[in-house]
Amino acid sequence: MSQDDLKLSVARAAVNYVPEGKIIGVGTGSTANFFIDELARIKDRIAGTVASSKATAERLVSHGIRVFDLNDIHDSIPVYIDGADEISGTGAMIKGGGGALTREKIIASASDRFICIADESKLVTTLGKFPLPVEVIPMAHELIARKLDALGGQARLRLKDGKPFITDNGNVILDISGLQIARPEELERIINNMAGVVTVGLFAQRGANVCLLGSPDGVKVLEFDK
Ligand SMILES: O=C(CO)[C@H](O)[C@H](O)COP(=O)(O)O
Repeated sequence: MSQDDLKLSVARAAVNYVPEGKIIGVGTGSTANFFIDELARIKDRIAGTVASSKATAERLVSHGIRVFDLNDIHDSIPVYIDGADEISGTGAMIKGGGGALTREKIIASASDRFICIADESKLVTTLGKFPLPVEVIPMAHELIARKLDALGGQARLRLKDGKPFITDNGNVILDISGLQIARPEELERIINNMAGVVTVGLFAQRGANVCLLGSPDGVKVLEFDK
């Protein structure tokens, strides 16, 4: 079974978590893209979506699925469905490999439940092998990189085609490698408190409620106490 087969299997399983007649939050990345394609099959059963990136909004619209601005939604969102770069046994995650971490965290915070969809390679004992993304205001990236290095990692400015990668919000990303994240909630607070940081891609204070994990033996359902 290929990794794409596993992603497709969890995307299909996630459709069962979509409530009828509601607006749902939709994540970003290759696994989320499989989910969007599956969601298209049941689009008449939902009221619409809120997208965590411009790319996701474009894909949803290309399927004829309605996309709302978060500012126009006044109720809580019942579910947010998204992938992860790593997920721990307690539901804490590293996200932002696709650069959409800030909008992902905003929509996750507006949602009652976070359903993580991932292939089994994403499940780890300790977060940190995947470089931790941090979205930063451009004028502060050198300053923040020094502060992040002092935490014991090595922060590198994310590049695309030889130039700084620019997020949907007009900011840059530092990827921190070499971290072993023993206390994700504490590290999330420390990094979020640095002036110039927009968001750290640690989702620990608001982690996943459920993880649908794709494996060759089928989709495993991990539930986390929240
Ligand atoms: O956080 C994300 C994007 O910002 C993605 O959820 C994460 O990178 C996983 O992506 P994929 O499903 O392609 O492995």
